Amino acid sequence: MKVEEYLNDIAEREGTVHLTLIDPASQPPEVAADIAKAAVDGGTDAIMIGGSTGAGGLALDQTLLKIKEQTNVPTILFPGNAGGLSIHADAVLFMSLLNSRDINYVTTNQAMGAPLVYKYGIEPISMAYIITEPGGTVGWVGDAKLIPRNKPELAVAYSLAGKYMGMHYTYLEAGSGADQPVTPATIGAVKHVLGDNKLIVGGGIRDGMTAKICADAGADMIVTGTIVEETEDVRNKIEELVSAIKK
Ligand SMILES: CC(C)=CCC/C(C)=C/CC/C(C)=C/CC/C(C)=C/COP(=O)(O)OP(=O)(O)O
Ligand SMILES: O=P(O)(O)OC[C@@H](O)CO
Ligand SMILES: [Mg+2]
Repeated sequence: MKVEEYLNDIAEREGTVHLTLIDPASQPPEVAADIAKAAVDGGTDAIMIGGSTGAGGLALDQTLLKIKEQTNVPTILFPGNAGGLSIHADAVLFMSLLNSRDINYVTTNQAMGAPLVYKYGIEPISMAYIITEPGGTVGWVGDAKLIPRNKPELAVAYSLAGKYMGMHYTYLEAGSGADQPVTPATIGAVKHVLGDNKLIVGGGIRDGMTAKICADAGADMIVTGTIVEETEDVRNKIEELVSAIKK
């Protein structure tokens, strides 16, 4: 089964998908694999691998290989640029940062990376990537014209544009480690216009209650990264997040 179908199927059957983001620059491959295994034991549905700085090359390949030794869920690349691709991944969120001022993040990294995606046989999942305040590192690196937290209509405008350009997924990002996630009003307004297109929400989600608020507002998939890096008991934290968002 394709990864996109696998995710969509879980969203339909269980209400919400949980994705664990691992930054290959944050720990050695063996530690990343231990985190991934604990996350899978806790009920996460797939592992995303990426980071906005220093997340390519050998460390990326080795992190993927170790994760695949320890787990059996799909591995999905979340690349900060064309260097964030690896032959060892199952799929890639093939995204355009729609509200970037920098053409490199709108189409150039995509063009530089596309021949590798083709050659390696990685499944591309087309995605509109939209960054809201506060935006964090990724907002700075991607030179995003951040959507104000209290302007859902701007997030709606970009999301609709992505949908009309044929993108299957939309990712509303507040930035890794954000003090607060995307607002429920923005999530709800975007999901309303997306209809059946899947909505991913991430950035600043650290507990079950917050994850549930995002899921209830309309998120089909919830991403958590920082909290997984920070917590002592990964399995227990993932169980908390997963049980809060699944029906
Ligand atoms: C499709 C291809 C080949 C490339 C896409 C290139 C684009 C559009 C990138 C968007 C901008 C960007 C830098 C995205 C990175 C997303 C990501 C992996 C975020 C993870 O969190 P971090 O921002 O790395 O958090 P820290 O840096 O704080 O750890
Ligand atoms: O690290 P956190 O805050 O969980 O954010 C995850 C993801 O949205 C970052 O791209
Ligand atoms: Mg990171």
